[in-house]
Amino acid sequence: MTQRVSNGVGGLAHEQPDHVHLNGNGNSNSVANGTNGGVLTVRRKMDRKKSSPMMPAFMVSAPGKVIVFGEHAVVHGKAAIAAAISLRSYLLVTTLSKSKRTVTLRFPDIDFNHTWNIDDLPWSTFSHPSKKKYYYDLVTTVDPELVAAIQPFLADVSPHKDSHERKVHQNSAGSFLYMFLSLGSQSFPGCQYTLRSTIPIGAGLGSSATIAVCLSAALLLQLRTLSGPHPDQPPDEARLQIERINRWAFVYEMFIHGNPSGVDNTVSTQGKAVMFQRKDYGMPPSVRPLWDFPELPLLLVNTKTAKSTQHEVAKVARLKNTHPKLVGSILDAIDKVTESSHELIEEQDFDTENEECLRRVGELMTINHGLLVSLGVSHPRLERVRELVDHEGIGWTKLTGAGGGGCSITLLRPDVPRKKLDRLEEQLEEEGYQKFETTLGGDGVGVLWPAVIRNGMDEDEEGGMEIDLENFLKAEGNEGVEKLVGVHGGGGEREGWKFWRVES
Ligand SMILES: Nc1ncnc2c1ncn2[C@@H]1O[C@H](COP(=O)(O)OP(=O)(O)OP(=O)(O)O)[C@@H](O)[C@H]1O
Ligand SMILES: C[C@@](O)(CCO)CC(=O)[O-]
Repeated sequence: MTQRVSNGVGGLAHEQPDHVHLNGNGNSNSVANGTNGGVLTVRRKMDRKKSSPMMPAFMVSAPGKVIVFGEHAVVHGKAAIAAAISLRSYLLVTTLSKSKRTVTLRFPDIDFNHTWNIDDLPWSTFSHPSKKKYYYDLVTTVDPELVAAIQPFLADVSPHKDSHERKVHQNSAGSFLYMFLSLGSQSFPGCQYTLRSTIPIGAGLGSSATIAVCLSAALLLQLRTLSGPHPDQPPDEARLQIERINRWAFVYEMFIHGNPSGVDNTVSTQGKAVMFQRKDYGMPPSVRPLWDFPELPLLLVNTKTAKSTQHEVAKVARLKNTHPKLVGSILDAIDKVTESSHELIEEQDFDTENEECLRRVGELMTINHGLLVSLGVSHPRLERVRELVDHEGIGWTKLTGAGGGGCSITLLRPDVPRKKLDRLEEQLEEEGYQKFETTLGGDGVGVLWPAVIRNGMDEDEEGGMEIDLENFLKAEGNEGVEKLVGVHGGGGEREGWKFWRVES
């Protein structure tokens, strides 16, 4: 009974100010877990008396990432270093009027749109005492019986799409429903989740993790289990909330990918850069923030060759099964590369403008790439980037993310003549590559509550510009999305967006 309240049932649609403190001590567990029965009783009575005004539309945003060292090895318990990038996903959450009992998932970037009747969903299966999970639980496996209970609700997803696209849509729908049914309850209000992203899909930049993080944060906010972000929030409280968002984002990733390490959702939630390791899948990973991660001069190139993370991860697992000792040594070697690079960038006198420092990081990148090639996860298009960069002597290149296509990163030597860079860029363009400008180490998950943007323009006088479904869907391309709702909005931080600050 108490847990019903703690999970937001019935209490959802109350006024939600800029930030909500579930209790005053920064540890929402005691109230929300139902250990403080007195407080809950009072709350429930109040819930019944009050009318429930609708929650305002709000937005959540999360960044993509690059893995600088350690992809694939991280799936096998080794360390990886990853950093957030400035490309982001944006999720608009709109609550429907009380009489509308539907939930809609709308992903225009992949032409996906589906609506379910909330009351038809298999709530009883998910809330059975043997299955029920709570927002504070650590879920490390996807339950096959719960997955089976969702299947009938995927049957009429995108029936007119070709089988590949349909599978992608069903996968998105399935992971959303799994999280929605695990966290929510039948009295969840009708709502729409609309997502747009500036991250290329399936390019190794963690696009799926950003969706996982946005949806996880949105649901936890709707359930009033997060009391932030807000500027005077103690770092410990912010850390706890970030941890909860991350745990549920991982569940979404498990559904999409099968066996993710969790590094993508972790860096997307927390932002900046992290050293990540998950030795035991039954336990939370070790996450060491790298607050002073250097601003490395990186060139990010998209091969525009689609890949499947699941496929590449499975390929390495197969190779490891066939040659356990050999592949084990390759994974150990990658671990050593990550460790060495960590030691290097943490050195007091590490300087991104110093040629020797860059050369040492660059050599480690080259070694890391070679080891990934030996695991079979490169691609001729990735090797071509390396060939072009090496030919001009411009820097050091490695694949980033799952490989098999996707993106590469090149650490640029200092003082590369502009002419050489231009020549490389022309050649890449001619061969159908896409170059990205991005900065490393940005903010993690952020919230715009309510969905109102202030642009320093006249309309701010009247309370800013409201972001609604229509203007969000109409925004043209990545630039339009960034201009309309971007956390940077064309330069500097934009007023309104708030981030959990976990530094210190
Ligand atoms: N903009 C988007 N809108 C909706 N779904 C998306 C979007 N971007 C990614 N996805 C989902 O994520 C999947 C791609 O995930 P995948 O892990 O293969 O790529 P990635 O996350 O970009 O790469 P990596 O895991 O190597 O970093 C898509 O099939 C789709 O389900
Ligand atoms: C290939 C991989 O190591 C990184 C994908 O971005 C997979 C994972 O860590 O889940």
